[in-house]
Parts: sequence; structure tokens; C-alpha cells
Amino acid sequence: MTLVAGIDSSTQSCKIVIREAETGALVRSGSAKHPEGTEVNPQAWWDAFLQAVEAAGGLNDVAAAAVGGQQHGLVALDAEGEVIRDALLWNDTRSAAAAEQLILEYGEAEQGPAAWSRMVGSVPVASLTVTKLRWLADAEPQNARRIAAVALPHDWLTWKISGSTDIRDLATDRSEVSGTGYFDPALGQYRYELLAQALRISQDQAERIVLPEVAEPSEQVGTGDASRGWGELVLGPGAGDNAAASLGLGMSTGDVSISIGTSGVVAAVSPKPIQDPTGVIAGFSSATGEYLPLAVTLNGSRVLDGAARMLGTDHAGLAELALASEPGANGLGLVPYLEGERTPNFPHATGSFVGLSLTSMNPQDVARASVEGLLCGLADGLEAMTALGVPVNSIQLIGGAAKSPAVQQIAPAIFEREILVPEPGEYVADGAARQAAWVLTGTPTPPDWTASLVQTFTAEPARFIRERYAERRHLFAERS
Ligand SMILES: Nc1ncnc2c1ncn2[C@@H]1O[C@H](COP(=O)(O)OP(=O)(O)O)[C@@H](O)[C@H]1O
Ligand SMILES: O=C(CO)[C@@H](O)[C@H](O)COP(=O)(O)O
Repeated sequence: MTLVAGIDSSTQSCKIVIREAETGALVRSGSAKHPEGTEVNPQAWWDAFLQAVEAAGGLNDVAAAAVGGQQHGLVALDAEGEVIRDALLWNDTRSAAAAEQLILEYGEAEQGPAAWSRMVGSVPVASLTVTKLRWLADAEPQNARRIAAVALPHDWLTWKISGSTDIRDLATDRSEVSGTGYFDPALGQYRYELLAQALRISQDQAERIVLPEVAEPSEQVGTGDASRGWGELVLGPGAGDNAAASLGLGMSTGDVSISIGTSGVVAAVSPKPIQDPTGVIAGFSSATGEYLPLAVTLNGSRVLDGAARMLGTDHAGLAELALASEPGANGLGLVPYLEGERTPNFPHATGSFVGLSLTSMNPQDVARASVEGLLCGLADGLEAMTALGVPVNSIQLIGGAAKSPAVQQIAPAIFEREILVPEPGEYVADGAARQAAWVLTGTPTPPDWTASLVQTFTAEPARFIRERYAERRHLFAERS
């Protein structure tokens, strides 16, 4: 039996699945927590990875591995391959002003966003790596000057697994680089002039910075660290987590996934590159050679974590409360910008409950409004996706909060569509494992693995909830 490992180095934890390469059958798994915060020393990801490997029974009998990871985080390395400062994660909003500057440098009003969406498929927001580089150049020039290589979380981890300390061995894939803001997904090329612009250096200097080699979707990028007994371990290029999840779910054109993990993500497979000058949809690439436009919110599962905490209950209790209320929560709505927001781009926003009354000021309506507010933000993303002509035939709900019965039952009312919920699983890690198996087979398409069982949820459409949310989504206070 040939075994492959898939790793999901996500915001909150590291998860590993070890699967049978031919069939995809799950053999064993493990996980370990990541620290809190939007600024994290990458060593913590490595420590969690090693713990997760141990929990999963080791890698010594595994033939190939690949890593899916939280996207966009800035891992700045010096010439010796040492991490220069803690990584700034995708949900760190300190580079919001840098994003605005970078856009303005390409023109006022609609000109700047249009230029960026043409150049890199996305309009910069604080999440994108390019804005974090500009922030670094201005706030910590001494650190910026030391940069010899720029990696992202998943490619840094792949490189660590290989045991290399040579920055020229860094490798990545299209899905990950398409979220940097200095890579053109349509042409499949780095844009060094944008790296130069972000760091306020010349193009010559930018071209001397090592960026990870962009591998083909099923290309081997190295082998594991022999000193750890992983010398025979074939390494795949890995992928950004959303692209890995799409591979894990076996998505193709017309399929949409809505992931409610730390981030809330609407992702769709598109055969052609997507450019949205409004910035709502990011024009990223998939892990299989197609494109994967995304709408991403900063406020996913943690909206429900926070609501449960506030109501003194757990996730099961929160779901029970929400389902005991009624559609529309008696007029109460949550604008869920608890950590600022990326889509829509309100990096300094806070959340707000709107429509409190003596009738609605109770745990059931607060719980219901929390679930509805979270889903309304994602429904706006889905609407923007369809407005761009991206085909939407089916919607699968994944991520930690997809386990909530309230989310499962309320989602079809808010999305006004049938919702498919695959059995709970680690779809990012599964996609990475499937990529690892694909690297071994060398076939033109990934191996066919048995699809997971899917539950279907339907509900009476409740358009009035979205209409009311649309009137209220600008009602919030800025973070003081
Ligand atoms: N039954 C549940 N209902 C709602 N949220 C849940 C439930 N189970 C887990 N979660 C939340 O899901 C999140 C973890 O999901 P995951 O997709 O692994 O996130 P990430 O990939 O961002 O680390 C946590 O915020 C956790 O509290
Ligand atoms: O920023 C994005 C995608 O653009 C996020 O989806 C991150 O990739 C984090 O993923 P999770 O840890 O929430 O799964």
C-alpha cells in the first residue's frame, strides 16, 4: 500500500491526513494548534507540524507529501534563509494604508483598482503580500533591506520539510503566488516591477530577491529531509489552502465551495482568469491549472466562536439557540466585522448589532442574528461572483463552522439555493494529499478518489434578511 500525506497549515492549526495513494482511503491523521495572533513566528508552524506528524504516526512509511497553507502571509528571509521578523498573516490589517497607497500610485478613482486587477487579477487589500512588503519598507526599513527571499507560509513549510537552508530551493505553485499581488495569473509570471514598487527599490534590486520557483500542478519540487529519515519522501508543490480544498473536493467548473474557517471564503472554479476591478472578487488560480476566483471575509467561524462565548455556551448550544429563533431574528441583525473586514474592504471596522429591541434582546435572537450576519456577508460574495459571469451550479459548505446545524439549516435560506454539506473532514489536507498522489502517478489529471458522502439542505428563501442586511452593512463604528 502506497501512502501519501496532505498537510493543512491553517490559521488556527496544523492538520495532517495520511491516505492511501490509489483510493484516497484515510489511514491516519493528526493535528496541533497554532498560536493566536496575526503576527506569528514561522517556527511555531514548524513546531506544530512536527507535533502533528507525531500525532499522525510519522512520515517514515509515506511516499509523498504536499502542503496546503493559509495564503498571503509574509515570510521574509535573509540570505542565510533565516526568518527576518515574525510573519504578518493574511488577517493582519496594519498594511491597509499601504494597500491604498499602492492603488493610488496607479491613478485616482477607478484607474488604480482597474490597473491592479489587469496586472495581477486582484485589487490590493491589507491581506495581500504586496501590501505587507510596502508596510515593511516604510515601517521597518532595516528589516526590508535584509530581504533576500520572500516566501509564503505553505512554501516556507515545504522548504523546511526538505531540510534545505538554501533560499534558491524555495518552490511554490500558481494558486499561492496568484495571491501575492506581484504575480500575473493570466500570464503565469512574476511582476518584479511591482515587488520593486512595494519595497521602494529598483527593478534590478527586486530581480535579485529570490521568489519561489513556480512549479507545475503535479511537479515534484524536492524530497524530504534525509536527516529526519524522510529522504525518500517526494514533495509536491503544495497550494494555497482554498485551492487545496477545491482539489480535495474534486471541484470543476460550476462547482462552488463556501468555507467557514477562520476566514469566510466563496470559491469557484473558472476556466478563464477573472479580473474584478471592484476588488470584491480576487482573481486567483487553482491548484490544477484553472482559475479560482475568491470572495474572502476576515470574519468566518470566529463570529460564531465569539457569539457562543458571549452567550456563555458552546457551539452546540449556540446552534440550538439560533434555531429556536425565527428567520430575521425579530429584526436583529449582526454586521460581523469583528476583526475589521476585507470584503467589503473596511479594515478598521468593528462589528455591530443593529435593530435591538425589547423583543429581540434575548439569547435566541442574538444567536440567530450572528449566524445570519455571517452568512449574509458570504452571500454578497456569491452574488458578486455570479455577476462576473462565473458559473454557479452547486454549492458545498466546508470548514469548521460547516459542522453547525444552524449554519447548515439557515444557509439555504440566505443563499436561496440548495446547499450540499460533505461529511466533516479536512478538505485542505485532503487536497494536498491528492496532489501528493498525483505527483507520484505523473498522470495528466489527479487520481480519482472516492467522493465523500454529501447531505443536502434546503429551506424557504428568506430574501428579506439579505435586503435588510444590505441596508445595514455600512452601519458600524471604526476601531478606536
Ligand atoms: N460545530 C461548530 N460550529 C461552529 N463553529 C465550529 C464548530 N466546530 C468548529 N468550529 C470552529 O471552526 C474553526 C476551525 O475551523 P477550520 O476550518 O479548521 O479553521 P482554519 O482552517 O481557519 O484553522 C474554529 O473557529 C472553531 O471554533
Ligand atoms: O486569505 C485567505 C484567502 O485569500 C484565507 O482563506 C487564508 O488562506 C486563511 O485561511 P483559513 O485559515 O481561514 O482556512
